[in-house]
Amino acid sequence: MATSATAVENGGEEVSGVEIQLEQVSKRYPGQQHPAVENFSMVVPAGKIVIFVGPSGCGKTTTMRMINRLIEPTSGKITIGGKDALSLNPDQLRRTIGYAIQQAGLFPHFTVGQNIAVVPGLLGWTKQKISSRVDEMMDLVGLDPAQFRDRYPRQLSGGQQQRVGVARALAADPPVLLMDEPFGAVDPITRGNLQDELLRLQTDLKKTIVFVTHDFSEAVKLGDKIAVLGDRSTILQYDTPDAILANPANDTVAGFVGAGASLKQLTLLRVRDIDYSDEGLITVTKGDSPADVRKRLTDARKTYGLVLDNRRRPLSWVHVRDLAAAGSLEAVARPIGDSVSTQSTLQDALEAILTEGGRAVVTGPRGEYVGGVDIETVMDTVRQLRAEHGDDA
Ligand SMILES: Nc1ncnc2c1ncn2[C@@H]1O[C@H](COP(=O)(O)OP(=O)(O)OP(=O)(O)O)[C@@H](O)[C@H]1O
Repeated sequence: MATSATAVENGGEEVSGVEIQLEQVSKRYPGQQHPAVENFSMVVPAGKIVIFVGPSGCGKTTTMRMINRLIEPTSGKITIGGKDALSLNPDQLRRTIGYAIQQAGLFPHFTVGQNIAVVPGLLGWTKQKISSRVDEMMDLVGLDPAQFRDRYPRQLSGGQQQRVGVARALAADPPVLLMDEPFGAVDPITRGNLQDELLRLQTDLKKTIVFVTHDFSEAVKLGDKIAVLGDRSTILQYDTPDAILANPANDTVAGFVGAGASLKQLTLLRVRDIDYSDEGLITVTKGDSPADVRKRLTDARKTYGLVLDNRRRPLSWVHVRDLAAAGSLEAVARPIGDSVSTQSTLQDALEAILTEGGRAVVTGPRGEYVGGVDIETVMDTVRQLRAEHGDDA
């Protein structure tokens, strides 16, 4: 088993992940009448994120843990990158598979740096190599090494602990990552941020990731493929999020997908996929005189103008009514409640539009103003999705 990432070619694309195959894998816990997992067969493609989703107790965690042999299968075959996982030394196997769990599972008496260094240490890396790797991993997950390296897990927020958990799982550059509800214990906003970061990381890393969740929206957002599991880890459907939303294989899957499949599809689409050019929005610059801005808005029959700074980043709104007596734009500025970037999902955009009351500002990679999305554009997209998929949810 390789101890560092194994670059493989997959359809012309460089990926560091490797394929995982499970063949007729079963687990029968001692003293249990029925197996927890029965004849589970699946190919997890190299460099992709596969999500296991299903009701509590259906066998998701047991199935996942058999891949790194934290749970030993009763029967069946597992290969990782073509190698027979069950004939390898389990400790060595686990050093090549990153593992991140709910509540991060950090060692409480180790600092952040020491937690991230665990597997590189076991692999016998030099101190210097480990130290620079720890910094690199902390940067990768958005934690400043100078500030956080020597803290203990209890001195971190839940979201920061999850970031350290992901950094630790990635530290030895394993081709495979197993993630068991890694973002389950944090608030919804932090959760959304962590999901975005995982997707950003995966664009570069292209690991093979198996991810367990209860949350179907999370599965849709993160998965290249989703496996909807039933009792004893039976695969009810294994397909792309798009295909499952459009055509649930049976009533059980349909129940799990839930109502409003077209709304869930909003998490599949990004703002960059729709027209955000928004010609109708009037933009003005910070130092402009209130009288000029008022004239421009009146001429254009608009009530609101968007104030940008000198680098075209959105600062605030101004209302035409406030401008007549204003000494400066700043004096009558109204804050921007929420905005989105071209990377944001349409679901994020919908939330921002509702916060802003009709339209949300869109920013580009450097935070610069690039346009806006309004409720009509999102509604049109939902209508289009419904028409395409015959979804009346
Ligand atoms: N050590 C064990 N001994 C006996 N039975 C177990 C053991 N661990 C799990 N089980 C049983 O195996 C089944 C599958 O459990 P598993 O934890 O894999 O499900 P899960 O889908 O991950 O559940 P959850 O979403 O609630 O975490 C359950 O019925 C559980 O009670």
